[in-house]
Amino acid sequence: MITVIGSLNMDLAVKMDVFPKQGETVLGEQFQTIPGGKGANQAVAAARLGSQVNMIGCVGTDSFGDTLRNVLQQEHVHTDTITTASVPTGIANILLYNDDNRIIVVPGANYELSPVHIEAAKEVIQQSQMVIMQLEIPKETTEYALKLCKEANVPVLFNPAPAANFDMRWMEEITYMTPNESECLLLFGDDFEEVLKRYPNKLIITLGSDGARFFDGEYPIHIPGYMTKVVDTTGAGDTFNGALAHALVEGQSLDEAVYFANIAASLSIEKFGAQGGMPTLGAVYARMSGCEE
Ligand SMILES: Nc1ncnc2c1ncn2[C@@H]1O[C@H](COP(=O)(O)OP(=O)(O)OP(=O)(O)O)[C@@H](O)[C@H]1O
Ligand SMILES: [K+]
Repeated sequence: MITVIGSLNMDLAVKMDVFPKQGETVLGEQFQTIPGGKGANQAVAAARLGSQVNMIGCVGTDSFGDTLRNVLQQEHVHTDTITTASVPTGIANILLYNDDNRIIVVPGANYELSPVHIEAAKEVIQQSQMVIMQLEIPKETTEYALKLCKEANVPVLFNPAPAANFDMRWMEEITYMTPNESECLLLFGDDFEEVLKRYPNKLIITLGSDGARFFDGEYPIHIPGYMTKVVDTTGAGDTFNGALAHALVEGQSLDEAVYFANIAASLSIEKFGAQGGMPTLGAVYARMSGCEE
């Protein structure tokens, strides 16, 4: 079983032709509500591949909270350890204008997830084969969860996004760390060769269409991405992380697991939305074996 400790958001996307000036009202073209949050996305990614997944998070008492919980249940993610707080559910307000986007995130209930909730879910964590975390919940909660995982000897896959919330002291407690290039730059500087060597078989840098790289203790390893037609890259990183956890828990080596995660992420970018394009296990194997329909 995989446990994800992280955020659940409702994305509110407005597409517009005219961007309003201060004090102005304009008509938008399109409005969509899309379930998201890095935590929920990574949980869905792993569950769609067939992993048993447990989500630890917090939503509000509003209808967005109910919807997010239901969506996860439909994806067969266990939601018993999702708590409810009397503040609004986290949202991301996405303004799409001229092929560009402006995003406002209001963490809401995600910032109410506290060490008390992690302690209450202790048994679930102890029974997990891997715990996945990101940085969209309070720092003290992340710290407490890392401590529990260490005590219980549960491996942690840490996706340091948004990177500014990362604390370097956590490196020791993390088993696998998956920054993208800009997160890696922010956290470790621009000498990727050096930093990969410093964290062999632990630091995996994702490189967009280029795939991912790590250092295996002896050699630098680069696993190229799978070239495909991009429709929407939203959720590529989340799919990569959920798939990597799934493959590692299944007992794959790190090389194999990164290859598997690249394939899964390549399928996700062929469809719109973060969760919308996340593949099933069958779809990943079909692509690996060259037997796609
Ligand atoms: N254009 C692409 N073609 C093929 N694979 C891609 C492409 N973009 C992303 N991927 C896959 O997704 C993984 C994660 O992408 P990236 O390194 O851009 O992380 P990210 O910035 O967290 O992604 P995002 O924020 O778009 O979800 C890559 O390692 C790769 O496997
Ligand atoms: K997508």
